[in-house]
Amino acid sequence: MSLTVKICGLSTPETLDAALQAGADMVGFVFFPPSPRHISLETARDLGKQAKGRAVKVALTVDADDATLANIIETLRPDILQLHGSETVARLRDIKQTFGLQVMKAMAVETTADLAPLPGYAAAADRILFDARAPKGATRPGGLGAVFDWHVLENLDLSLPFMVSGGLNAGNVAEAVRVTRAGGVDVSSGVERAPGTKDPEMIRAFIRAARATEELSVR
Ligand SMILES: O=C(O)c1ccccc1NCC(=O)[C@H](O)[C@H](O)COP(=O)(O)O
Repeated sequence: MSLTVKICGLSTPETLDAALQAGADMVGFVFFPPSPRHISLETARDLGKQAKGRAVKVALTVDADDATLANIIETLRPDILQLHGSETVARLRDIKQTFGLQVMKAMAVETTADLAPLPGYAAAADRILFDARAPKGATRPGGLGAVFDWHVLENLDLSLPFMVSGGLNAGNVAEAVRVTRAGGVDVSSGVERAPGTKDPEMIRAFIRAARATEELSVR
């Protein structure tokens, strides 16, 4: 079974090219001003054209309003909206209906109690992304390179695709897939030299390591 590999937080033509050349299935772009990976709409337009038809484009937002989403959609032309804030199930449905795009809901995970809202989100989203819960006081809800206990996802019975993220890198991605049996993996910090600065060789190494796990994945 093939594993979906997403490289998130791309912000330059060179690193986007490295991800595309290495065979990333999804490329993610961050629209959250406090993030070191935040891109302007002008950059989004260029990177969106570069990625068109070569990988699934994912726009990451945090509790964005409709006007912000409309601008991002108009410029980047994403295939999927990744909702990484505290969007409710009702807001997910509203976004899907308004914009007609697939929605991936990120859920912050630390313990099994964090899975309580999963049935509601699973009924409304097209895909779930399980990410590490950000520590209190963090400047952003993700992209911190923090790992969560993957065993929380063991034996998960979900009828829609899910991905795992949070502190993944070329050295631990195989174990994350083995434990969670996720159908996809998502990385940002683990392919960076410094926050917001992607490294083409780390991108290639991550994708190679993820591809080597493909027989382990089930969803
Ligand atoms: O990347 C950010 O700065 C960011 C900002 C706000 C919300 C989410 C953010 N990142 C999430 C991701 O990039 C990925 O979906 C994933 O969580 C991977 O993060 P990392 O632990 O850095 O590999």
